[in-house]
Amino acid sequence: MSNRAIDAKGLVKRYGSTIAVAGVDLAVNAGEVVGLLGPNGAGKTTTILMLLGLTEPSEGSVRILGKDPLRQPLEVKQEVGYLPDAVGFYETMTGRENLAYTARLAGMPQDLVRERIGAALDKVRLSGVADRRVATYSRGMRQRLGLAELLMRNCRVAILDEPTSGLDPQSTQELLGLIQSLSQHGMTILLASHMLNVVQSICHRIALFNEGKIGFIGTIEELADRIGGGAFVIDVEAEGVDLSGLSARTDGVKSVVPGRRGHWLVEANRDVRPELARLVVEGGGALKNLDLRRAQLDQAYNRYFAEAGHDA
Ligand SMILES: Nc1ncnc2c1ncn2[C@@H]1O[C@H](COP(=O)(O)OP(=O)(O)OP(=O)(O)O)[C@@H](O)[C@H]1O
Repeated sequence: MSNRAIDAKGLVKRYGSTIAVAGVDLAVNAGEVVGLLGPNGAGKTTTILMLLGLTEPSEGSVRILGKDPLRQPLEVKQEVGYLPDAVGFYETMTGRENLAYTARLAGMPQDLVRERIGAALDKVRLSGVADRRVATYSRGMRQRLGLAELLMRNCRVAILDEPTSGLDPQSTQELLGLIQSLSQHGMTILLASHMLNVVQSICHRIALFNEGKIGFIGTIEELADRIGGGAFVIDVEAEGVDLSGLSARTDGVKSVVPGRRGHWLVEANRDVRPELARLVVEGGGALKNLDLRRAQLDQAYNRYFAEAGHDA
């Protein structure tokens, strides 16, 4: 078998006359982090529920780690973790007791459990509060306990639905760092979120859902390229030269927009810094700075949905 962790083909979900998902193909390789994005009602959650086997597709098929979540629900549950928007824990039990309870339900060998729980709590930095009741936990602590559960269960695939919503900036960064380290240890992660900066910071690829379908899947650079912008955005600071005229002659440049005084924002489909530097000098100007930035997901996302005829 290939290293494909998730393979969904032709997924359709109808609720009466409503078509929630209208034909989704999604292939995710082991160790990838893929962001699921799109306006409210575009079909992300319904797709996730079908991937997990929590709702039956009207059409199409799903394989997670080679298994069918409808026919082999127990095997899939063992290896696939789901972190919903608000993770449900038993409020009157401590963090450690909650994990022990889940471990018992999952039938994990008792001799392993104590050690695994300790290691998972350490990893998410909850060891200090592990023996406090969950009722006293903040939202960020609950989300981290959710990740500890996935770690304890040794999940190979994690599906996270808005994991950072309602978290303050510091807790968001902390959770993102943890998610990234899970991926570095080989976990495959699907992350549905409306927070574009969160998605940009940790996802290798993004899938844009639009009216029940995936309209685009690829890297942010590929999205920027697709919508006619450039994957490379270069902030040029120069004096004594008008770059808007000069750079139109450079192969690969998509647009040049004057920025604040003495600055131009150049969008290109490759790194054109050497040519820009040469053009400034040949034009008799003085080059002060060239700053290469990654294409921004929020700009590309908004342009994509504006073109698709939707408010993003
Ligand atoms: N159980 C259901 N019964 C009827 N319609 C449903 C049901 N679940 C979802 N839908 C409809 O299916 C469509 C897709 O919903 P879904 O929740 O998958 O979107 P989403 O992309 O996850 O949205 P959000 O960003 O708001 O979470 C919506 O029109 C929704 O109203």
